[in-house]
Parts: sequence; structure tokens; C-alpha cells
Amino acid sequence: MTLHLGWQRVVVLVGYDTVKEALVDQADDFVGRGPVPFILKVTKGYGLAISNGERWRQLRRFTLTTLRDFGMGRKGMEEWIQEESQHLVTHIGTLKEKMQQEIDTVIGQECRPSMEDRKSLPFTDAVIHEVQRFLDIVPLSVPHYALQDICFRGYIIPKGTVILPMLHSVLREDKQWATPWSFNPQHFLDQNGNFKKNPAFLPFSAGKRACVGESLARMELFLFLVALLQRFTFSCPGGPDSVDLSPEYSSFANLPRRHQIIATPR
Ligand code: HEM
Repeated sequence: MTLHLGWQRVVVLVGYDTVKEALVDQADDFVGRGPVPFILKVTKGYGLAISNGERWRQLRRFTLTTLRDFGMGRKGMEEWIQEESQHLVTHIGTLKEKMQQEIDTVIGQECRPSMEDRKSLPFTDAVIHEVQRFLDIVPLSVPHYALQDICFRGYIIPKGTVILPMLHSVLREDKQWATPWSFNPQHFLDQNGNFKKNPAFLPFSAGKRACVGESLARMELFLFLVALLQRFTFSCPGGPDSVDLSPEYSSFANLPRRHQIIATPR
């Protein structure tokens, strides 16, 4: 779909098939990032997220190597996050009985969680995936840009066009999810309760420009949440129905609201 935002021509890619075909199957064509004003303002024109060509390739390689080395250093990334999460559990508390039952059964309340535990905790893993799908934090991804004319599905996308891979349309697509508008961890579970991948789970986008922080972010989400659930039960003053799940702001990002949460030690 083509539209104009002021003078800027924008092509919006809608749905899993289109987003995947562009970002993965035609990865080299759609790898560009353009001089979009808000990204320029945030980055001042520097860094990985705004760069193109050789400069971007080098920055991306450097970033990925640094994150990987961080993970393999004297204190691995996993261990570092584990320690951080232990600090956090002294302040906050837990969430849902079913996750706690699963965690209690598999690793107990005392043992420090590790990433190895993820495959033994399919329900917890499914809940985390569903939270990311449902919250839809970066609904339009970070804008891409046609650095030259791109031929896509028989159309020409002219050089200078901003391209928005609409991740929101993938994370809420009827064809991909049984109940796209409801929070439903079953989206990531099979009939036997095993974890089930869904290729349309693209909160970090896809292809050559996909989020470099994905592994770190997913590790943090898992280790923090499991450590918190081991020690606390969470509730909110007005009961679960009082929680408004709609974002506080919705534009480039969907920002979740702040909530008052009661963390009760178990
Ligand atoms: C839940 C957490 C996160 C989400 C949902 C997220 C999502 C995204 C998305 C959608 C993009 C755009 C990809 C594209 O252009 O196609 C992106 C890019 C990027 N993310 Fe993340 N991200 C998260 C955490 C992080 C973290 C922890 C880091 C840093 C360690 C990070 C660093 C970056 C960078 C540098 C880019 C630009 C990559 C490039 O242009 O080549 N992100 N992220």
C-alpha cells in the first residue's frame, strides 16, 4: 500500500507473507535505512540503526561480536542477567499460578534459573512469547528505505521511498493466530502442551536488519520473569479486571501503562 506523509512517499508492507517476502526473500533490496527525521533526531545521524552500506555492515558485525563476547567473557551475559534478576526479586514479586506450578515442578524455588531451563518450561515460554506478541511494542518496525529502485511483486518501489514493514499487521493477522486480539498463550502451545513456534512471531522484525539485541532481550525477559515468579505472587489493588491493557501512548512504539502491583513473598 502506498501513501504520502506530507511530501514523503511511503510504502506499507502488510501481513506476514508480504513482510517475509520483502525482508527475508529480498533481504538485499530492503536492507536500507533512510534519513527519517525522528531517527535522525534520536541518533544524530550516528550509529548502527541509521547507517547504510559498508559502515552499517562493520557496525553490525562489531555490535554482534561485542554482544557475543560479552556472553562468553569471564562473567557470561547469562550469569550477569541472573545476578541482576536476583537483585530485582528483592524488590518486586510474582504473577500466575500455572507458571509458578511449572517453575516449582521443574526447577524449584531456590535454584537459579538458566536459559537451559527454557525448553522444560513450555508454558512460561509461551506466556513470554504471547506477551511480546500482544504488546506489539514496535508496531511499524523501524522504517526501512529504498536506496535504489526496488522491484517487488511486479511493482517498482522508487528510490527514496520510506518502507514500513508493519509488524503490527503480522502479530495480529487472522490467518496466523487463532485469537489475534486476545491474550492467549495457547498460540504458542500444541495440544500436548509443548512449545510451538509460529513463524509470524516477528516482534524483532526479520531479515538482515532485524534487531541485534534480540538474544539479549529474550534472555532478560526469561531470566527476570522466572526469578521473580519463583519468589513472589503478584496481584493488583483493583483485581485483574481493573488492568487496562491498552497502551498509554501509541505511535512509533506502543508504550504500556504503569500499574500499581502488589508483590507478596511466597
Ligand atoms: C523487547 C525488546 C526489543 C524489541 C521488541 C526490539 C525490536 C526491534 C525492531 C522491530 C527493530 C527494527 C528491525 C528492522 O529495521 O527491521 C530493532 C532494531 C534494532 N534494535 Fe531492537 N528491540 C528490542 C531490544 C533491543 C536491545 C536490548 C538492543 C540492544 C542491545 C536493541 C538494539 C537494536 C538495534 C541497534 C537495532 C538496529 C539494527 C540495524 O539497523 O541493523 N534492541 N529492534
